[in-house]
Amino acid sequence: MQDFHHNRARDLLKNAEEIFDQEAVQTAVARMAGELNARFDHPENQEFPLVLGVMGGAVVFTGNLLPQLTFPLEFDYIHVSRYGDEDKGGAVVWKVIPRSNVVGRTVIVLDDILDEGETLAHVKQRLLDMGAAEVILAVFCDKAIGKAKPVTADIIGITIPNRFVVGYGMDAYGYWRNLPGLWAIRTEDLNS
Ligand SMILES: O=P(O)(O)OC[C@H]1O[C@H](OP(=O)(O)OP(=O)(O)O)[C@H](O)[C@@H]1O
Ligand SMILES: Nc1nc2[nH]cnc2c(=O)[nH]1
Repeated sequence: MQDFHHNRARDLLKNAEEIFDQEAVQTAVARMAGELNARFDHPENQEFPLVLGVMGGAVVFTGNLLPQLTFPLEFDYIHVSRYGDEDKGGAVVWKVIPRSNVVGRTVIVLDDILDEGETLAHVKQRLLDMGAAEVILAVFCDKAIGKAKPVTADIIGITIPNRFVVGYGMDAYGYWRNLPGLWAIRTEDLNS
């Protein structure tokens, strides 16, 4: 069983292509932090935003970005999944819903990827329905899918080609969330 997963994970990566290395990833995250600090880190800005990480994929991005934010904030997380262990999205499944601390707040949502946009459109609407005053979407990568999305991100780290990627918190079939760079999986190696 362990051999199976070990070998499958290694096989997936064997033919994958690194499209953004660790340095490029870190540069993008630092720039995103700078954009958020430019809005919120002012003596005259009395906001106390709520930063929400969208688990599980945003775990690495969130952990990198948070210590680079220099203004007072509260952190919490939500957990939503649409892909599960697949490489095609399905229905949005809530695993941990937002708490009542979103009411009246500026909420900064952190997610690893905006692909078809269904997940973040759903998240944003739920937060607004619950009474959030403003929702800012900060995504580490925005996939160029060649068609309109139901939502756009306010802050974007990198724009990536229309390929299935792993690394920096993102997985294929549960594998390789731990890679520090971003790798595109070969189409032939995907299930669908
Ligand atoms: O724009 P979309 O097409 O909706 O896809 C984007 C979502 O897909 C990923 O989550 P996933 O469902 O894979 O869950 P995970 O983060 O737990 O892996 C990612 O973290 C985004 O939340
Ligand atoms: N791992 C991963 N998850 C996704 N969720 C939506 N798009 C992607 C992708 O390209 N890779």
